[in-house]
Amino acid sequence: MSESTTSALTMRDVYKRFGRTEALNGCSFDVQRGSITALVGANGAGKSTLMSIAVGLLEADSGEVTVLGRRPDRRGICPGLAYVAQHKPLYRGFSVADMLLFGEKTNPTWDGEYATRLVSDAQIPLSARVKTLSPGHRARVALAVALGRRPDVLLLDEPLAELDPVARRSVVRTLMEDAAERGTTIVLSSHVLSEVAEIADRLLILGAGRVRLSGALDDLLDDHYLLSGSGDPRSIVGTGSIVESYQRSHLVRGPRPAGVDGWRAEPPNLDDIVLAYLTTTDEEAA
Ligand SMILES: Nc1ncnc2c1ncn2[C@@H]1O[C@H](COP(=O)(O)OP(=O)(O)OP(=O)(O)O)[C@@H](O)[C@H]1O
Repeated sequence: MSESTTSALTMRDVYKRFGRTEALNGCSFDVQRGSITALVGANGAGKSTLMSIAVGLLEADSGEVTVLGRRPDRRGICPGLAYVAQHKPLYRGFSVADMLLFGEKTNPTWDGEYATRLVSDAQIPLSARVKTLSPGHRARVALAVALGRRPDVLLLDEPLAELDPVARRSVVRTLMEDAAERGTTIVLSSHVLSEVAEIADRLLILGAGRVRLSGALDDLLDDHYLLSGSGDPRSIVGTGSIVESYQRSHLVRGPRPAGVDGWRAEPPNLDDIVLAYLTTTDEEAA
């Protein structure tokens, strides 16, 4: 299969600047079709900018962006793509029923039964006005409107941030079912990995507008180890590279060494990996 058929979203060397701020600074990655990718980065890492460019709300200064084989532009969101922005944009004066009707009128692929079920699962009355909804309920309605489009690719900017634990579990289940049943490609951003690790099978860590690390979660766990001991770790890691050191503990990418006196090499968890890559400021290590 060619790259364009396996990749739902591609960015190549994308730059975006706001005044003096480099929001994206040579960002390159592929999102494979059917994958669920956790887009993780600190505040201001460029996650929302990346999504806004992918849906055509913002234009990159340079670089190439392809979504479902097309270049996004300002003429409107590309068919097959749905996006829920961080502030969960909905028409404040509309009722929930009006929002679903709006979804129906503006989307040829609209699945009203599904969208209505998602709203009623969240126990949100169709008659409620958007402006009276809690942030968590607004997030659920925004997600229902996005999923009602029956998208091939769904971009969600901090979808779980406003939700209570029960709502969070319900949304996680909905997204996983949608992905399993329809093969929907999902990219969800967060600055807390534990929020999205349950759903995702791939990880993309953004730092200072660049991809710091990307890959399948299982491969990333296999590729790294935690080394602890006293002395210079560089003599132990061989061809591996030290991603980050904290006191006598080092996160290393590379083959795990056989037992060396005075040193312990252990498997890391995902939080160890994410924190190390978010902490270190070295150039792209992906
Ligand atoms: N419209 C804008 N005007 C000026 N600066 C902006 C604008 N949008 C984003 N930025 C800046 O670009 C950088 C990246 O912002 P972005 O919102 O993409 O980060 P983020 O990773 O989504 O952050 P957060 O996790 O806090 O939501 C930040 O320094 C931000 O202040």
